[in-house]
Amino acid sequence: MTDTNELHVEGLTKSYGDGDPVVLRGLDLTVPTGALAAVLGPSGCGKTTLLRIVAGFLRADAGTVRVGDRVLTGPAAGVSVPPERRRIGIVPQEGALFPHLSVAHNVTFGLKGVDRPERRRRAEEMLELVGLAGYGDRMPHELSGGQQQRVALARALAPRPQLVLLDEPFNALDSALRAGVRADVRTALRATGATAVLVTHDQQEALSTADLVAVVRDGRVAQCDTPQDLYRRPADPWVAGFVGDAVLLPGTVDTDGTVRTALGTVPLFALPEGPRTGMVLLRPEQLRLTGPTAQGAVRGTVTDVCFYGHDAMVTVAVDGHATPVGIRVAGPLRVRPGEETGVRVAGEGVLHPEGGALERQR
Ligand SMILES: Nc1ncnc2c1ncn2[C@@H]1O[C@H](COP(=O)(O)OP(=O)(O)OP(=O)(O)O)[C@@H](O)[C@H]1O
Repeated sequence: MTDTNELHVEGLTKSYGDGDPVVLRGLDLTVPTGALAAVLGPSGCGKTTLLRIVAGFLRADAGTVRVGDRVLTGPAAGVSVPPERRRIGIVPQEGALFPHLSVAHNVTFGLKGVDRPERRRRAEEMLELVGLAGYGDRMPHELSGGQQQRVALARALAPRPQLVLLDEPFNALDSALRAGVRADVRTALRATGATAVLVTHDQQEALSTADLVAVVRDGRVAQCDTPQDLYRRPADPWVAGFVGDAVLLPGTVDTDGTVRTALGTVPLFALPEGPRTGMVLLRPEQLRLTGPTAQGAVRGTVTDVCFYGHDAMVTVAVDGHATPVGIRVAGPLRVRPGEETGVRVAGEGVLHPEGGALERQR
């Protein structure tokens, strides 16, 4: 026996009915004990279906769900632990607090066989954990949206679950509130040591909140990695574009291991095995604007400037490349549409070999 809260999902398959499309197609996912994994994917890719199967609300057609040593679903068709015995806490999209119960009673609602003093103690402990110490006697309608989501987390954590599932829990919050609630939720989860899975379609949320991000495409995990590795070394051009702005350029590898592109010669993060041509991925923050005739730069014309406050995206039509490239510029903007400019690459590119899009380069 090992005492872990590792979530292990293997070969999960699900279709909602005969003749319906297959939603999950042998999905594999492992989340180590205490880690927060974001499940990220486009609408309809199967995120909620995965969450509902792990929670026990929905039966899989095939596959296994295990937390630590406990098999919760499969592999034999008959194995399906009911939701209330899975030791899983759930934070839904909008808190779904019981409106007629105080905050403290909401928090302790799921505690079974626990006496009154212990319930009170646990409510205080959980509310302190989510930054709401002293709020136990309030009613849900006396709380802001962000506070309600914190109570929902406290309620999910109160029975000391092995695993916490968060289903787009920040959706209803306005953007000013989101970052703070996200950070507090992450801190509270870390303090308990529970393993957690956060379902989201928001790339920024996944990258900024999770220890691991699993990108789901067509019912499978296309890539599961740390946020940095996912962003810097995506498995294929689709993942690259899904998790951030991508500059993709056809390239040919030279004998010295660099790659020739429309933006000049670019060093590679890793040398590919197999094909010597493919698409080179760069991020807009790896490109620099220079004077039109600067050494080592290619010439282009600014076609658009989009100012975001903390930075700006400058779009440049580069000679010899059909699609304009995006360049992220921090600091004061000195260019306007129509102006001539130079573009230079800083840092390494990642080559996605032709025909081998899903191969990793490490
Ligand atoms: N109860 C159901 N009966 C039939 N089809 C369903 C049912 N629930 C979901 N689906 C279908 O399964 C697919 C995956 O749905 P799911 O809700 O898991 O996706 P999702 O990734 O969570 O999407 P979103 O980000 O939009 O919430 C969709 O095509 C959806 O229409």
